[in-house]
Amino acid sequence: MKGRDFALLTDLYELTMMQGYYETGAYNRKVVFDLFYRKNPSGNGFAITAGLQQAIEYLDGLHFTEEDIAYLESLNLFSEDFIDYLRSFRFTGEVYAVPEGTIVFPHEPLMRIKAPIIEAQLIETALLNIINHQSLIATKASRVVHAAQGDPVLEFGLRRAQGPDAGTVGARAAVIGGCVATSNVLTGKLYDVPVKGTHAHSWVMSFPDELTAFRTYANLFPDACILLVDTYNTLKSGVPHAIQVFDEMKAAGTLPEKGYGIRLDSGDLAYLSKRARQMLDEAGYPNAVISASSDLDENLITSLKLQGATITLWGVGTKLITSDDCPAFGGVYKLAAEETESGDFEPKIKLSNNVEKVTNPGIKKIIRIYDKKTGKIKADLLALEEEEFTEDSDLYIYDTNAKWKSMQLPAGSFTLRELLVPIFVDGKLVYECPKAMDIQAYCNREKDTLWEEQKRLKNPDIVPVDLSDKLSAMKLKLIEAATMI
Ligand SMILES: Nc1ncnc2c1ncn2[C@@H]1O[C@H](COP(=O)(O)OP(=O)(O)OP(=O)(O)O)[C@@H](O)[C@H]1O
Ligand SMILES: O=P(O)(O)OC[C@H]1O[C@H](OP(=O)(O)OP(=O)(O)O)[C@H](O)[C@@H]1O
Ligand SMILES: O=C(O)c1cccnc1
Repeated sequence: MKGRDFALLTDLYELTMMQGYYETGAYNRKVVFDLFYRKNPSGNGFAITAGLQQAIEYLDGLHFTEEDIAYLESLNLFSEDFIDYLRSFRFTGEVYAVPEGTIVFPHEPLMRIKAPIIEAQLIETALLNIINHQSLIATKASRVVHAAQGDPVLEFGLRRAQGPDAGTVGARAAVIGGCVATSNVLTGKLYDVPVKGTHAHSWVMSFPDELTAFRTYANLFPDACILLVDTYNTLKSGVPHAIQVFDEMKAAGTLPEKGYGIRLDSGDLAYLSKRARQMLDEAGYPNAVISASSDLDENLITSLKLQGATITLWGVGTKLITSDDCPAFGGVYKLAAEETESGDFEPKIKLSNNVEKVTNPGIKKIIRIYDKKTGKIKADLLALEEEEFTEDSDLYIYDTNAKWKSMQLPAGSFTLRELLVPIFVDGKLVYECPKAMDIQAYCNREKDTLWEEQKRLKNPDIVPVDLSDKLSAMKLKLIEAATMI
């Protein structure tokens, strides 16, 4: 996003609405929009937020270039006055957001924007585009990493990603979600994340024989020598040739303690890995890594683990970078409050026949409640910004979807944390983005705040997200008022 002119990265209707606000004179009226999602992707019990850095880069210095203006003029849709207004457009609003790498749940505002309506409207599409994509991939990566049960997972998806941007920031999101490295060198450079890789079948095929190919590779890269053993016949030639090369490296004193091994890329990965393990162990290479790739995802990794596969390094491409089973995150951007003549904010609600789609009104915050003893999340509380909660009084939590499921938390048994932090104040950036690897470390700590039952890949236990009594009452009142119209 940095240095890119993205003012036109928006839907046309945002601009026509902006002109409408401009022409009707109400364009400077402040509003509050929430960016939230409704359903966890892939049947997960939570999502991981990602993309805030790119969202910040987009907002910071957002402006229309002369070429943008000329293009908009050429559409013959916009008035001269409005076009003139766009020439000096800047984002002047306030943004609160949940830091990247945080565990979040449906209906929680991941970003809260308070700005003149004309500004807040323009940025809807780009913010959703950025946050939806990266949160989707970070969440998918966390599922894959979870299935790998502590084995490292490498992100290999660039060639199958939906374009260069999705491959590049997608790999960043995958690292946030837990991948230890990526094969995408541009991601490595831009976001300072480790880059790793092996070699392709073409390397083997470009030599007269497999052994020469392996030997040459080992001479070039003795410290990262992972040999792809399935070009011709995994067990009959690939693994024996790899062992022969490891023998030669050992004799020459170039075999490292660790970090060498093989990659399987086809066939029955469970069977082949077990046989390869046996062959490598018998040859005296218990440290040799067995890595695998080949259309892997969290389900296949789980299955291979169950089958006793001896793979300990996983290369995951297509299904991770495209979030194959769930192609969209479904985040939305909805008006939650509007400034009145007196300068107060009036809550707004959107009704729907679908209960899930009724929005939460007002300027809200998210309070995360942790069990003091275990450090695990007890529940999240959506409350109004002005509400105060303390760790020194008892807290009552009701599951919004099942009021009879209540929890009484005695004072002193829990700790509280507000998830939304200030990002922009009066259009000024007040937040420093952590580096991707620091976000990954934070995300790993976030995962420790969930119980195993909440992290399982199918039918996970769901952390309750409650609305404060005040917010609940406000919502009910607005629903009643709206249904009288
Ligand atoms: N033990 C296993 N259990 C379940 N699925 C497996 C197992 N081993 C491999 N698979 C998966 O089966 C699918 C097909 O594998 P197969 O070897 O036939 O094709 P391939 O890996 O694409 O081979 P090639 O690259 O030669 O076309 C892949 O998605 C692979 O991950
Ligand atoms: O399977 P993925 O999870 O997408 O992982 C990346 C794949 O990319 C490479 O294959 P390549 O593009 O050469 O084609 P292949 O699928 O025929 O092996 C690599 O050998 C993996 O198989
Ligand atoms: O380095 C690798 O092994 C690699 C990189 C991208 C895709 N498949 C494999």
